[in-house]
Amino acid sequence: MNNNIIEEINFVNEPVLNYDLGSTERTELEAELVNIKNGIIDIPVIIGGKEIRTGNKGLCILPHNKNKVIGEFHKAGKKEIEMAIEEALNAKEKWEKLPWQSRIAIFLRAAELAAGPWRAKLNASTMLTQSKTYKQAEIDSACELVDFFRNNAVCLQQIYSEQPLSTKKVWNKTEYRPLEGFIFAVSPFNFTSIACNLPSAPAIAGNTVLWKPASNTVYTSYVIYKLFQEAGLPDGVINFIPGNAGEISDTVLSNKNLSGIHFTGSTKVFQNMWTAIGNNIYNYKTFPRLVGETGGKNYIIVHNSANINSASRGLIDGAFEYQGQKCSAASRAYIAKSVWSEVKENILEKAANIKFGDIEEIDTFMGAVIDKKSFDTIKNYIEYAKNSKDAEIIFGGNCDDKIGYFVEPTIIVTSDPHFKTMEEEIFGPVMTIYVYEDEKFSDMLSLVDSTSNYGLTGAIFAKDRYAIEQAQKALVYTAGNFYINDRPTGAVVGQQPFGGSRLSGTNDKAGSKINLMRWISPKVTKETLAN
Ligand SMILES: NC(=O)c1ccc[n+]([C@@H]2O[C@H](COP(=O)([O-])OP(=O)(O)OC[C@H]3O[C@@H](n4cnc5c(N)ncnc54)[C@H](O)[C@@H]3O)[C@@H](O)[C@H]2O)c1
Ligand SMILES: N[C@@H](CCC=O)C(=O)O
Repeated sequence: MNNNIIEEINFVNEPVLNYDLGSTERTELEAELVNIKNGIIDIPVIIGGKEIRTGNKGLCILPHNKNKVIGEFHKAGKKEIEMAIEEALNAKEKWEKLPWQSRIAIFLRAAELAAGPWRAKLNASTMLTQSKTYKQAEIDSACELVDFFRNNAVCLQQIYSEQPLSTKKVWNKTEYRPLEGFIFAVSPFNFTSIACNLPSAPAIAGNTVLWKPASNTVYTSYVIYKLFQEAGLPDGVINFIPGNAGEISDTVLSNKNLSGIHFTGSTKVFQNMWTAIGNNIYNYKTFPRLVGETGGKNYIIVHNSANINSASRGLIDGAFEYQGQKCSAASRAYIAKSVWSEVKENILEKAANIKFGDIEEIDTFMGAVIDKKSFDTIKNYIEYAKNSKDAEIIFGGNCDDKIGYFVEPTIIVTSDPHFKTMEEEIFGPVMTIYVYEDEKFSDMLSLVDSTSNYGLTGAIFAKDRYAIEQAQKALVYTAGNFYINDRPTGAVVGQQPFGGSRLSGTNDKAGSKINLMRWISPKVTKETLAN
């Protein structure tokens, strides 16, 4: 049998479209935005392909227009979760026996649909439910989502082709089994591509999955689910179970057939899940694989040799794109004193040019933050800075939730490198700057290293190669993704495999072979030919 059905696919990233006025993509997207806003859809729980309406409902609203409802979703309760586990276990036998080429073909078909006829729907629902601009939706729900599908297919084929050495007398072979049991995938609100990859990466490797989407973005997750169906994913392989996180978790994590968690979200939630699993460890049939990509307190360093304009662009884009709600967003910056006044002037000018508000206008840079809870948390941090003698707000600082959850891009300067907003993840458009003495570059690097238990992303802007090398060595454990002369956001699948260490996660690099290996349990067979 020719195993190499995708041999000729050299992975290439999905091109980012421009959405110029009059372009087909712009026209289709505008029509889809209107279409979604004109309706209220009813979103069921989907178990084994069956739609279940529990009547216990949540609302799908727009963060930038909080009274606008575009959907209602039914929440799964304990009974539905138990059904979903049973269906996932039932579906597994057929799914894992399907030739891997057939599994991969489904996800490659999903990639084609997402890159083509489903692109507008995916982007429009992402813009509306997450308050993303055209550009931020396009790089997420079109390009990164398609890249995950395609790169997973290519990586899986590479994994399957790796076989151990054999000799004339001994034939060895590795079978790449999926895990025994079911996988629990739990997604965050902020990236459609990540939400899609969390259930689909284990599934492409032959596992069956219970997928709990984030409550704020059930609408977009439902669109993804329909895309899976359209691509031909058999019933029961991925089971769609929106609902109350704690209630779902209690039932899932205590089930003896749990074989893995694929999580992206906050560090605290992942720690709680890990604790619950630890407490139940004697009851499982296997050791559940725990894959979790979590929070960050990402930094930018501006050395005195930096190109000031590039550094300033990096600071603004890194901190404020998608309202600072990327796990990779820069939220603390260390700037050399000798260049500070020039950097300050430059970033204030760029910040003043940020257009924020209506995400449906093509030149808008920022929309609203996701919900009231997040709005209140961010506002509290800003208030804290306003009331502190150790900090000054040099830009922004206003919050307004009359229509939607809007927070101005906010820049704080502090004299205390351990100021609260230098240390804690805020997950909003707030960047805090500490100005360091040029001659204390080494001390500043130690400070960057020791300030945070997170280790997700970091960046340095410098021309001085000695400074760059010194920073890379001193900061080796501070970031799973490190950037030189670029902002610390915007990792591209296949180019910068993404994930952080320390308390930023298990660093299994979503969309790569490393991640896929976590959903596989290899079995090696030795056959002696000489006996
Ligand atoms: N490292 C990464 O790759 C990455 C990517 C995206 C987001 N994030 C992180 O995600 C966070 C923001 O996303 P969020 O607000 O959706 O995170 P969150 O932790 O609040 O929620 C994530 C998911 O976990 C669920 N959840 C909440 N409590 C749970 C429980 N007790 N048991 C099981 N599931 C539970 C939520 O309903 C949601 O589906 C930030 O900390 C951000 O840094 C990390
Ligand atoms: N991979 C994205 C971040 C995902 C987290 O939210 C980036 O690199 O900016």
